[in-house]
Amino acid sequence: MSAPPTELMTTHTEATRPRGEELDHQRRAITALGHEMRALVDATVRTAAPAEVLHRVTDGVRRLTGQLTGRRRVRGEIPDVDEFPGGARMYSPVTGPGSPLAPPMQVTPEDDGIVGRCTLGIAHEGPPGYVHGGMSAMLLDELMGWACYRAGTPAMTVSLQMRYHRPVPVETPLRVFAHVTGTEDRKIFVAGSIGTDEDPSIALVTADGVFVSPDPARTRTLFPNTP
Ligand SMILES: CCCCCCCC(=O)SCCNC(=O)CCNC(=O)[C@H](O)C(C)(C)COP(=O)(O)OP(=O)(O)OC[C@H]1O[C@@H](n2cnc3c(N)ncnc32)[C@H](O)[C@@H]1OP(=O)(O)O
Repeated sequence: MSAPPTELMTTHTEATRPRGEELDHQRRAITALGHEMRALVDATVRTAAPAEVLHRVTDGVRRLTGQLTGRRRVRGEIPDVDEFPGGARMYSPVTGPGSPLAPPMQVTPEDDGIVGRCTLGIAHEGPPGYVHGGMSAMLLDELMGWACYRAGTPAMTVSLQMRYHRPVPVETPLRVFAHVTGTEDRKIFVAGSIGTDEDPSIALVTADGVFVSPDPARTRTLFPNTP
């Protein structure tokens, strides 16, 4: 096997990884910035401000971006604040409290599966007032991946069959559910659904997925930075 490209090489060491209070402190700061960034994204897609205001804000945002200096994470690098696999992923586009893209979805094991709770906003809109179908797929794909992990087999999606029964409203608390329905060697079959928190018995979207647990050699090649 050839060596991974240098951009995939890890740059942190166990000695420099933050721990304990320092880790909590860093995660709280990441979460606070993520929260404000999501508010900015929401304000950006809602505003009816005139062009001159937008230009002024653009300049301000450019200045702010310039303040995020220092070393930048490179492709494939696992952030020091993460626990991969199976733990905190601060910048996940679905669950990450530090991601401006994430709702973020809160995940909890429940009953015979795993539940995700979140509210999507206008930034996630497809048809006016309703969630973009790709966002629904993203929520389900993530949670179905968690269901595999919880069943003891971290795995990757190889097939995701989506069925959109009714539109999913934005600005409405949602309940996403996923559970493993069967396994066959390295294949894991997972079902998922999205409903509202108010009436989760009505499935607005359902999905059937096939996930595959890569063999150890493939895992090392794909994720060279995994401990
Ligand atoms: C904890 C939170 C995690 C959240 C993560 C959310 C999940 C994700 O988004 S993962 C990202 C999206 N997915 C990907 O990028 C995966 C891309 N695919 C791959 O890299 C490879 O297919 C990989 C590594 C998964 C498996 O490769 P490999 O180990 O060679 O498997 P391979 O031998 O081809 O297939 C294994 C079995 O799966 C079956 N399979 C493969 N593709 C499919 C498919 N599309 N549908 C049904 N079955 C399939 C094969 O037929 C085979 O079955 P059998 O052994 O019975 O013949």
